[in-house]
Amino acid sequence: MESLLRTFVSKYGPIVTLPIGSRPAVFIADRSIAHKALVLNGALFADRPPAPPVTKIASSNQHNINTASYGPLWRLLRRNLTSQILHPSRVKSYGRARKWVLDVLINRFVSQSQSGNPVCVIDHFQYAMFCLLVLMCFGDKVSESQIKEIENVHHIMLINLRRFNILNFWPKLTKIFLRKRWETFLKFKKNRDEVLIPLIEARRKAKENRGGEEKQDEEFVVSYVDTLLDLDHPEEKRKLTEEEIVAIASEFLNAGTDTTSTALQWIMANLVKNPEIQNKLYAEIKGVMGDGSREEVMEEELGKLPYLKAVVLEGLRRHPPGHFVLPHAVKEDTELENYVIPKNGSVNFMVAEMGWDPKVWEDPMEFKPERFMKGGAGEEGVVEFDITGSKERKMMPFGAGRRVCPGFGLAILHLEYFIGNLVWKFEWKGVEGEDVDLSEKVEFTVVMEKPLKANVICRF
Ligand code: HEM
Repeated sequence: MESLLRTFVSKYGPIVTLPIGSRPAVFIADRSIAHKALVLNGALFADRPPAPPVTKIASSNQHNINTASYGPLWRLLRRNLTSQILHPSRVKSYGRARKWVLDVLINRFVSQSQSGNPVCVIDHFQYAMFCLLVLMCFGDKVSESQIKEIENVHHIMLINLRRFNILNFWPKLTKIFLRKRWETFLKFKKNRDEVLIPLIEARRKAKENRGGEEKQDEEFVVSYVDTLLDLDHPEEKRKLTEEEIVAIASEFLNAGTDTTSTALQWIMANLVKNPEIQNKLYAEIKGVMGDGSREEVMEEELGKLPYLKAVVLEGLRRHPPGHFVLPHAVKEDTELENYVIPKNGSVNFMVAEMGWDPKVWEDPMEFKPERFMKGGAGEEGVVEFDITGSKERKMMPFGAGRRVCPGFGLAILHLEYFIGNLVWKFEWKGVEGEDVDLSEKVEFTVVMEKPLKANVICRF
């Protein structure tokens, strides 16, 4: 699909419309036009197309941030996430959870390195990111067995997403001819709800018992669910239902897990493939950590590691986890660069293409973190770079404008913290006789077709 689109774009220009299903799908490949739509005319392009039936059910009738149409409910939910959970001081309060997850990951890799076998990293990365998001969502007292249970019910829905996609076409017919598949989907959703609702209830009870005295308990950390329990539905003047809270919590877990673990894997793959980049990064970390065997690169130290930041930015440019942002929509027919964007269509932005544009990036398909360093030499710090695409129009792995990914700061923190620590603790080497293969495959995100396998060697 993507290569076909590329051919159309080179033949017909940067805006291409294809009839997909019953609606026209507009694809925009050009950075400046994307900027014009998403940033300069942000409000016009901030809506979403109506959710297909499967998404509608899973999101409790579009009661989460990514599916809500541009209006009061979307505004309330998004503001709650950014001001209550992603605010720097709250993010800091999840530091204990990050350290716990780092230890889990390191212990797994240490035992793997002792066995002498190469490690297939992606499952470990996915599990680590999932743990982190669960602890932020339901509180840091959730046990590992509970996390595994939540992971199971989510994972099964995600891996079956493609199978369920067909249910979106002619639901009246598929309810008859694909009855079993509908039943499976509804069963998976029910299982998910049955696992998450008791956790939400436990947070509600704990909140009532505390009676608003959280400030006195130093151990207490506010979770995402706590903040959702406080919200009033802006249009219906009521609290959110349990099912709606499940939909919003699930979105949080899905949005932050596969995206970040995919990016982690791509970046580690490039560090294994290019040992000189890994050595340079290790030397930078050593410069901050000194010669002793201090175990952890602390979050406060990440700001002193410009090359680490450059490695992460280059990873997101070269391998954006999503090659398109989520589909946007306009409420009225809207003119853009002499094209009419129809109100009943979806508008899709080809972000991978934008980060690979040879007019902006020299050798765009090469992995070169130095392009983000001042002077390119790596001595003078990382360039100021606007990853949200609002000032610069060079790449937008998190989208841009009103619907820009609200989790971009958290994602970058997670990537820097885990890559910094994994390179400090281990040397990462390719498996003898096997080249690191950077071919892509589309799943929920764009993943490595041949998942990274590497030998991990403890440095201390
Ligand atoms: C490397 C990691 C990540 C990448 C590449 C990524 C990318 C994206 C992209 C491309 C979008 C769509 C933007 C648009 O439609 O214009 C998006 C939306 C979203 N992301 Fe992320 N994301 C990441 C991590 C996270 C994390 C950690 C969270 C949770 C805190 C998160 C929460 C969301 C939400 C809630 C939306 C919907 C926003 C809206 O519709 O207003 N993402 N993300």
